[in-house]
Amino acid sequence: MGRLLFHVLAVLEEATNSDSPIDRALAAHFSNIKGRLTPRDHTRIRDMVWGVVRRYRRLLWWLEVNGQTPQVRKLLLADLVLTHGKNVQDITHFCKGGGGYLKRLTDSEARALSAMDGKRLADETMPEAVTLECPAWAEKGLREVFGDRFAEEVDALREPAPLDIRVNPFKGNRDDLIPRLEKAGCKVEKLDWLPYGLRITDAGRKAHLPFYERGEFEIQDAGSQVLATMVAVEPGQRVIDFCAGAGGKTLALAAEMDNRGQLIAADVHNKRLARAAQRLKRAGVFNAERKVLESERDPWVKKNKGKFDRVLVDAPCSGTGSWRRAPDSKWRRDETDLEELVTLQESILTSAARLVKPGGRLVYATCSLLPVENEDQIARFLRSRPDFKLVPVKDVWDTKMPSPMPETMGDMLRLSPATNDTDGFFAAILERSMD
Ligand SMILES: C[S@@+](CC[C@H](N)C(=O)[O-])C[C@H]1O[C@@H](n2cnc3c(N)ncnc32)[C@H](O)[C@@H]1O
Repeated sequence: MGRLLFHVLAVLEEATNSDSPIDRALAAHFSNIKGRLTPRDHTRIRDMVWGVVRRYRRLLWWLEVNGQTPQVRKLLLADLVLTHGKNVQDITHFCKGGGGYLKRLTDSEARALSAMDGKRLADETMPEAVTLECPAWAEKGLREVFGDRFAEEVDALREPAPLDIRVNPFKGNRDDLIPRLEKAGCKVEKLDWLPYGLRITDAGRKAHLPFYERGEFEIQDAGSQVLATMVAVEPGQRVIDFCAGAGGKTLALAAEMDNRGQLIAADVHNKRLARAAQRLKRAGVFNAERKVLESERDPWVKKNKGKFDRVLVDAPCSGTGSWRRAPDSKWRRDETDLEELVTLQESILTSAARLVKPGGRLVYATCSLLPVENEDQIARFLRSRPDFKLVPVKDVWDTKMPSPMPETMGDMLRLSPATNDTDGFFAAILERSMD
């Protein structure tokens, strides 16, 4: 274990110092040390790294109460005691110092680890948000939106996320795909409440899902599928996905347009759009084009004002709704990032609204659950643009979805793991008046 810990710490330090996602730091580390560890070692390192990330706030609390500075190394050592049941003797043995091992324990570290010995990770004197691994910057907003369901909702954001797919109607249909996936070794559940959704409850031992390369489906969370459906695009319309990224929603919009009309995938990030282009091609979409924007205020927006039937703004956000998939994102943000995101979202929404034609619709969406990024943005927008009105989400749900709308939903779309068994999403449908 001593040698593995050396790699675990290297990955955690690399992710912290470069402020990069854990997945990226793991991939870079394994690529650097190519061939020096077994696949089993990789798995153990990955599990230990993610363990520290998932238990980060509780581990930090233990360091604080024992007078330790919040260093990554100390978090890892605390995790060995509080989660893996190791004691100071074991850890002294792992921390031999020298090449390939962690540095020797200091006296202060040894004292703190002894004080944690035999304790449970979740101490009853911890604040609720610490027990729930909720970062300080998100606590106020999540309490505001969930009220007395705060603990249940935040707890569900810590569960592993399911693997959902959206069957591509250009290439097949889900009733045909289910038995073929089952025959290939997958366990599949039909998500009847969605038009094209399936949940893979067990992907078998395959590294890649069968039939994916043929474009028969896309991997897409159920919530993301609902959101795209709420844009309610029709064949023949002019549609722009203003923050298209790698095209997850663009693909879902394209399926509804049946290759008729014009679909633009726009973003400031050229590389992401290039990935979107590949995915659109594989899915058999040929009415879509790319537009790389300099910023949300690119002169192209002015030139195309009032031209689109549907404008989707899937805004950059804090990602609180996606914590199941990226728990490390909680610890890479702070209050200042949130404020900057809110300013950017407001600017994107204001600019993208110019593209909507009279009678057309603007759908503003995020994968966040925080009111500052969601309801507050919509309230501010509607104050500044009285020519837009909110369309209750039920009006669209009832015409587009094969299932009744959940009773928990208000006029705006709000989905969460605890309530809807999806990632967390928000969307508001805004319609521009005819004059
Ligand atoms: C939530 S992601 C979009 C995900 C994508 N719609 C999907 O379904 O896969 C937000 C996107 O907004 C883009 N973005 C950031 N700033 C932007 C801006 N000023 N104007 C337009 N897009 C922007 C980012 O590059 C990112 O791809």
